[in-house]
Parts: sequence; C-alpha cells; structure tokens
Amino acid sequence: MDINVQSENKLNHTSIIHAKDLSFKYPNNDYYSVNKVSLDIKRGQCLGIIGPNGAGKSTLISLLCGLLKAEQGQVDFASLADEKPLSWQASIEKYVALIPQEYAFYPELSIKQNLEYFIAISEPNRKKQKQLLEQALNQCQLTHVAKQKADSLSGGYKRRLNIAIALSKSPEVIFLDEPTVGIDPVSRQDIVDLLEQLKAQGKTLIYTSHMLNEVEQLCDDIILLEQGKAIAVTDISNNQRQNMQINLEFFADKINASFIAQLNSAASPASEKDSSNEQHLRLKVADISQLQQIMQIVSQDMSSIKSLHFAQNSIDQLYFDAYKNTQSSKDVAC
Ligand SMILES: Nc1ncnc2c1ncn2[C@@H]1O[C@H](COP(=O)(O)OP(=O)(O)OP(=O)(O)O)[C@@H](O)[C@H]1O
Repeated sequence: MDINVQSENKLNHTSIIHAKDLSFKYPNNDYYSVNKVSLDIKRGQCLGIIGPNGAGKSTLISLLCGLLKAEQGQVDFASLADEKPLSWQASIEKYVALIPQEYAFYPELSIKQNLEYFIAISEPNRKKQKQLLEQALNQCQLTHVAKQKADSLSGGYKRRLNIAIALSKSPEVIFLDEPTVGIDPVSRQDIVDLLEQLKAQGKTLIYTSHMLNEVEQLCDDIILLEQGKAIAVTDISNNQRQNMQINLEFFADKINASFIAQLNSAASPASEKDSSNEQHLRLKVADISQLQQIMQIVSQDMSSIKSLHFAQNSIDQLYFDAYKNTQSSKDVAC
C-alpha cells in the first residue's frame, strides 16, 4: 500500500485524506476485514464510520492513520505542514491523533502525570509543555481531578483522559474509535459536546460509534461498513437532512376507514401507509405539499386525534435500509 503526502492542490481542495480501494486481511484470516474501501475526508468535517460488530471500522481507522499497512490501495494526506512538506510518517506523528477504544494511559499514574508523560514525548520545550497540559486539562474538564490516580476514575473520566492525551499534541486530524462506549448518558453528552467544540475549532474528526444519534448529531458524512465493504456512503449535510423523508404518526381513539382513505388519497402516490389499526396510523410523506393536504384533512376532525408526531427519517432508518438491502441481495445470490 502507498501512503502519500500530497500538496493540497493535488487533492480535491477541500480534502484532507483520500483513500482509494483499501483492502486488508489479517494473517491467518481467509477473508478481508477491509475490502476495497474508498473515501474522501474533507478538512474540518466529521466523517462517521458505522456498521455492525466486526464490520471493519477499527481496522479501517488503523489503515487510515498508518497503524496497519493495507495489502492494496492508497491513502493520500493533504500536506498538513505550513512550510515544507513532511513525510507521511512525520505528518501523522505531528498532526494526527488516534483515540482508541481501549484505555491508552498508565493506570498507576495520576491524570496530570499521564498527561505530562505524553506531552513530553512530542514537545521538548518546558514552557510549551505546561501550556499544553493546562489546555488539555481545561478542554476535557479534568482540572479538578488532575491529581487523582487514573485507575480510580469513573468510566466517563477515563474516557476523557483518553481524549485529553490525544488532544495534548494539538492535532489537526483526530480519529476516535467508539470514544463514548460504556459510559452513562451525561458523560456521553459531555464528550459529544467536546467533539462539537473541536469541530467548531476546525479540527477534522473521523468517528466510529454504535450510537447512531451521536453520529447523526456530529457527522457531516457517513460511511456504512458491512463485512469490510462500504455498502453506503451518505452525505448528511444540512441540505440532505432537509430532503429526508418525514414520518407522520397519528394516535386516535379510533381512526375510521373513511379518514384513512382521505389521508391516503391526499398522500398518494408517494406516501405509503406503513401500519394502521383503529388507534394508530403511520404515513411516510414525500414533500411539503403532501403534508399541507394531510394537515388540512386532519384539521377538519381534530377531535378524534389524541396525538400526532413528526419524525424525520433518522440515520437509524438509513442504517437499517442499507443493511436490509445487502441482506436481501445476499438472499437473491444464494
Ligand atoms: N487482530 C486481529 N486478528 C485477526 N482478525 C481480526 C483482528 N482484529 C480484527 N479482526 C477481524 O476483522 C474483522 C473486522 O474487525 P474490526 O475490529 O475492524 O471490526 P469493528 O467494526 O471495529 O467491530 P466492533 O464494532 O466490534 O469494534 C472481524 O471479523 C474481526 O474478527
């Protein structure tokens, strides 16, 4: 595999990492853990890598940040250096950080000692070391627990320390492998907020998680992996979010047949009745004009409606649709 550092104008001007046809097989495995994956990571954006257990997310991250060498394919990094271009290895060491799934710190040391140790590896200047330490402690809200032994911290604080160590070298590109796994919802939200701040500062994030709501909140682009292959690549930038389908759900004391017929004729042909019983009706609405017609019908008989919910097609739906499609194409192939 080739990993090249390109001057930015050789890549698409917004791209920071471009990978083409990456493939990797672990020794002794007879299958590819990553199979011909191509992707483009834009500067300052967050790319989400999602997929079921064993889909190849961690392996893909390891390939992209140079921890593993692919058998085939190529990774191009835009030159991250301001002045003279660096080798890809030097570029990765200086500008790229990986926050792994496992805890990557010394349990016997305190938070401060851990950070001091890792900062000293990449920054020889004592004054700068101190600044980086304070910055990492503040950014990850660890100042008040800085003297505590890492081993004694809660899961949420251990995750923050993992992130603080990676951030302490002020990276431009940050790979995060399930950074919120196994922690409570409040700690999880704190970490998502921190990642939002990093994005706002212009950092490029590559993020894997099984928490699809986090992915939806943070990511601009998503790549869905299954058995090493990229089975869907989705741009969920604002534009696309607006175009996502609207789901409309009615709950009523009783939904009668003529009401359902009226709604269906208003919504037809693009709308689809998912389910109906006497109390519950779910419609997929294709556009705003359909929605207006439906709301007109509903407003004529509001008395029977107990509640009505709008839900945009979420990333969960995209995930399940893409996954369902690959499963059904496998069934056809069998
Ligand atoms: N060190 C290894 N040696 C052999 N096979 C491995 C190794 N690491 C991963 N694999 C295999 O490669 C495939 C992809 O694994 P990987 O850990 O990249 O998936 P993942 O999507 O990150 O999974 P998870 O969501 O469970 O973390 C799996 O079939 C896994 O068993």
